[in-house]
Amino acid sequence: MSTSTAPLAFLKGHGTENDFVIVPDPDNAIDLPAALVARLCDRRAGIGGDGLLHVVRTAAHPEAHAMAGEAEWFMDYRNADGSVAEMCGNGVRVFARYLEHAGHIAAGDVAVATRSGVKHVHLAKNGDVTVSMGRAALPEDGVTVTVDGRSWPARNVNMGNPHAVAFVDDLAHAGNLFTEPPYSPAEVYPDGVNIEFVVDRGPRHVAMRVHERGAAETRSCGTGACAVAVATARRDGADPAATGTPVTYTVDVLGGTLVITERPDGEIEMTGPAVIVAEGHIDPDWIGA
Ligand SMILES: N[C@@H](CCC[C@H](N)C(=O)O)C(=O)O
Repeated sequence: MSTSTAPLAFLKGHGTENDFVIVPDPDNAIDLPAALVARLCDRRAGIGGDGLLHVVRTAAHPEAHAMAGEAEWFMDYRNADGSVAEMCGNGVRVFARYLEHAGHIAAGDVAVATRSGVKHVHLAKNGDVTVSMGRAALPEDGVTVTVDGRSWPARNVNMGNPHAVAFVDDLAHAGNLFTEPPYSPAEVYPDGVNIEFVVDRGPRHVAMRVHERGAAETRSCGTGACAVAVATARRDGADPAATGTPVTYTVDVLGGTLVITERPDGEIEMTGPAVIVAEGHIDPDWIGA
């Protein structure tokens, strides 16, 4: 499956327990078909992860080379099932942590190319990593999400990737999330969707669970937390563009806490931890099996 017979180097990292297999491949020399990505992300037979971060020089990737003047590195993001996604908010923070860990950047600031454009990431000395996520789009259409006989209207929020945000009374009402909750009309999300369930915790403080497209329930989703913060702000009547005042929400996820600020120009910043856990090599015989 790989064009290389040398052992494949990998690392493992996470951001608020949204975990990733990291495959450094500066020259884009490694063939990563969907089936191999899914095997690597398998928690029992592989390394395990909610997704895979393929680390490629921007100039070396056909989907990214136009951004080479703005960012040296491209996050080629894959979901655990091998599908391609436009953006991953926790992934891009872990990606920046990897670049620092590998000595590709000094601690501080780095631009990372993604399928959703160039994102600017700041690594703070306290271990937090902040990413400027860009603006949310809030299309008027929405869907109804149903779990175990309960239904909720869900707000359509696009953070470069698609989200449906449903406010519920109790996070347990989201059920086991082993499979994607049904939603309708399906045509709103022709490429699938990430579905967030949200409860209030206090003033500008919410908690969420998520069913991620291509990965099932995960313990955190950065783009999802941003979508939740924006949807909650609008529900609460808070719009930074209208008032000229930034709005900050604390979003609890199963794996920790993310802090999301929406600025008057619409820019959304997300802060949270990003950690490298391990590194090693994948047995070429396993890849070829
Ligand atoms: N966990 C990510 C989102 C990963 C992509 C998502 N599953 C999709 O298909 O859009 C995040 O932290 O944003």
